[in-house]
Amino acid sequence: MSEWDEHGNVGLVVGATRPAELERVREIAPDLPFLVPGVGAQGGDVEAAVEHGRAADGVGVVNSTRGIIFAGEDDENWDRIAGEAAKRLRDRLNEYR
Ligand SMILES: O=c1ccn([C@@H]2O[C@H](COP(=O)(O)O)[C@@H](O)[C@H]2O)c(=O)[nH]1
Repeated sequence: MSEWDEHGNVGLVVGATRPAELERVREIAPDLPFLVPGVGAQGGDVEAAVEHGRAADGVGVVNSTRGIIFAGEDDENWDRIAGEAAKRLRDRLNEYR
């Protein structure tokens, strides 16, 4: 798969909701950067996102959208609650680094 990256501008979106497939794609493409969604509202595997989401150089991006932006949906302190949700996810991700 890495031979597709002849210009050094290829990355893959690989969800954390199917950790076995995420691991397999990482085996196939050890050097490509991954964007790994699915660790928030979709209940994906945070440990797999960290373990297999990072390329050989240690770089990877894990995304959560609804789990953060809607965390305080009906609360006047929605901004603080969203920030707390982001920090909780950060801390969970860091448990596996
Ligand atoms: O395989 C994929 C590809 C794209 N997505 C997108 O990522 C975000 C995830 O949002 P959450 O609210 O954290 O679930 C969303 O825009 C999806 O369309 C994906 O989830 N899986």
